[in-house]
Amino acid sequence: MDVEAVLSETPLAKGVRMTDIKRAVVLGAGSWGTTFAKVLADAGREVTLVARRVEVAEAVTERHVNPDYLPGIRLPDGLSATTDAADALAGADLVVLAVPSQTLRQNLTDWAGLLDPSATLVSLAKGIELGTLRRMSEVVVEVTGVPESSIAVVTGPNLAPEIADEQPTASVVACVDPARAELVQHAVANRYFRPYTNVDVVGCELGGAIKNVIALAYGMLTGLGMGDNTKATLVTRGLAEMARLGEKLGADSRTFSGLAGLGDLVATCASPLSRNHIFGEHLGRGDSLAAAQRATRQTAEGVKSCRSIRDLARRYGVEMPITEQVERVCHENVPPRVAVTELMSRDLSAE
Ligand SMILES: NC(=O)c1ccc[n+]([C@@H]2O[C@H](COP(=O)([O-])OP(=O)(O)OC[C@H]3O[C@@H](n4cnc5c(N)ncnc54)[C@H](O)[C@@H]3O)[C@@H](O)[C@H]2O)c1
Ligand SMILES: O=P(O)(O)OC[C@H](O)CO
Repeated sequence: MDVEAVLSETPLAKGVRMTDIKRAVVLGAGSWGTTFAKVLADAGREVTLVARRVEVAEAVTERHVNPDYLPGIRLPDGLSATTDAADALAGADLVVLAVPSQTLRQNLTDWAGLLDPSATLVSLAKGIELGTLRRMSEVVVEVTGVPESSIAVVTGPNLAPEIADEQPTASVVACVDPARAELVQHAVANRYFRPYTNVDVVGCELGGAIKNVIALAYGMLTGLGMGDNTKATLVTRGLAEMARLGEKLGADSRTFSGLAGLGDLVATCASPLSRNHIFGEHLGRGDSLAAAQRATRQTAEGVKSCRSIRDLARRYGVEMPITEQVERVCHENVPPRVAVTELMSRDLSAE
């Protein structure tokens, strides 16, 4: 079956046409940015990837590889990379933000003046900003001044190495404007990447950020040698606290049983590829934060977001006991085994 032909014949919401997406730019050539650029290229889009380092840009354009982030993966011939964001962004109508949550504000401050005001912005980052406690799409609105309806969030069970290897997965494109969500959905869909739309941006962003914290805890349990009952308890109670905060902040509770909630939570917790899982496993084995950082190398968002999510929960009076304990392990030198004991000693309650 010719997936491209099928997709181009699929009717879109009123007012949205496939021809609306001509050129895509992905800002950030790390693990997910490079993979997402491949997804777009394999969906038939013209894509430029923007890297910080010249050697990364050259490797992508000339040798079709990004060995630091995606070893063993051959990138599409048509995918080119540059370090010149201004040149890449000229005339781009789909701009994908693929940098870590805690640097997004600074990165965007540099790029904001280069964006076409009519461009669709796509946020890939899964975190909550320290200090401001903003979700990523809120940071984008604040820095660029674009309306919420121009920003889509892509999230779900999306471990980059598996997608780069073209293993089938689904994802969610969330935007308050359903037509914009459909536009992005059709721009990224390909034979191995199946996006669903959602208008619950709050729930999708919170799901993506909170699952990283629970995956850190899951990694800790692995490092401590704990078994499947303990892990299932963690995932289930982790989902409960994710939904509790989400509902308080106005999310649709159904989001948390979908791809952006349970789907991503299960994938990230269980996967030995997850940077959050790996990081937590090192802490569980007794390594220091610095040693876990060295072993993980790439961004493990939960390490910082555990604090911002804890603060958000406290601000809204929502109980998030697992998040509280992950923050104490990561930043207050509490041993993971002590954190488990404290969780097990809480007052008994109804489910
Ligand atoms: N890797 C995945 O499987 C995956 C999947 C879904 C979502 N995400 C999310 O996407 C976002 C990006 O993740 P990633 O996996 O590409 O991360 P990464 O660590 O692999 O790469 C980060 C990229 O951001 C760039 N960058 C720009 N400014 C930076 C700065 N000031 N500090 C550090 N890096 C800077 C780096 O050069 C690098 O290209 C994260 O929020 C992550 O949670 C990742
Ligand atoms: O490798 P992680 O832990 O950042 O997780 C990657 C993705 O968010 C999984 O969906």
